[in-house]
Amino acid sequence: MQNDIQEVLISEEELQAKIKELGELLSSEYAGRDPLVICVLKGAFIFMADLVKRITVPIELDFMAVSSYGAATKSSGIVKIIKDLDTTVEGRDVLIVEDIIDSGLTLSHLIELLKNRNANSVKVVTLFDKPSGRSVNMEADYTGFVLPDAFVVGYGLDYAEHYRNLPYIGVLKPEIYTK
Ligand SMILES: O=P(O)(O)OC[C@H]1O[C@H](OP(=O)(O)OP(=O)(O)O)[C@H](O)[C@@H]1O
Ligand code: HPA
Ligand SMILES: [Mg+2]
Repeated sequence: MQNDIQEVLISEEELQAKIKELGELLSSEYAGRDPLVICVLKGAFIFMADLVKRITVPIELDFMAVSSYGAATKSSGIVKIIKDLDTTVEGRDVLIVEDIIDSGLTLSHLIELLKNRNANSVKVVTLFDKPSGRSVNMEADYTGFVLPDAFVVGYGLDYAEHYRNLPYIGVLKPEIYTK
């Protein structure tokens, strides 16, 4: 698995330091508000687990599974809801936890959905942002790292469902997805 990685972009230590910072920031932003924190599966599962341990104020959690990439390195543009929330979002302060914003299609779809369900507020925290990939206008409220234009894997992010268990963020060798 490590042999398929061309370059480590962000180490495990750098990821953890940034997540601690984001947790502290979110703890002060959401103090006294009991937000509903939503993990966008599958990609965000590791970030969600590490982030919520760094949030020191009361929160509720829920999970939603969506997919738009399948086994490709470009978004299909069709955001499929594979698992919906268990919780009603009406009147809630919602914080969406994402691993990466690339084209922006997944989040623009989700934000519209949650606003239509009458959430009181909808904000986004993303660990990674790849601005070069955008096809719709979309910015997170809180961002960990801005990434260059490369297909990355690890720390929850996959290529064809593999590499999610790497503890760092790496660039996949192009020959892996062009072969
Ligand atoms: O900004 P976008 O171009 O929409 O890309 C970002 C989304 O794509 C990935 O999910 P994917 O659809 O691959 O599902 P997964 O989380 O199960 O890997 C990633 O986890 C984000 O949710
Ligand atoms: N890697 C893995 N999954 C992704 C990416 C990426 O660079 N962009 C959108 N989904
Ligand atoms: Mg994926």
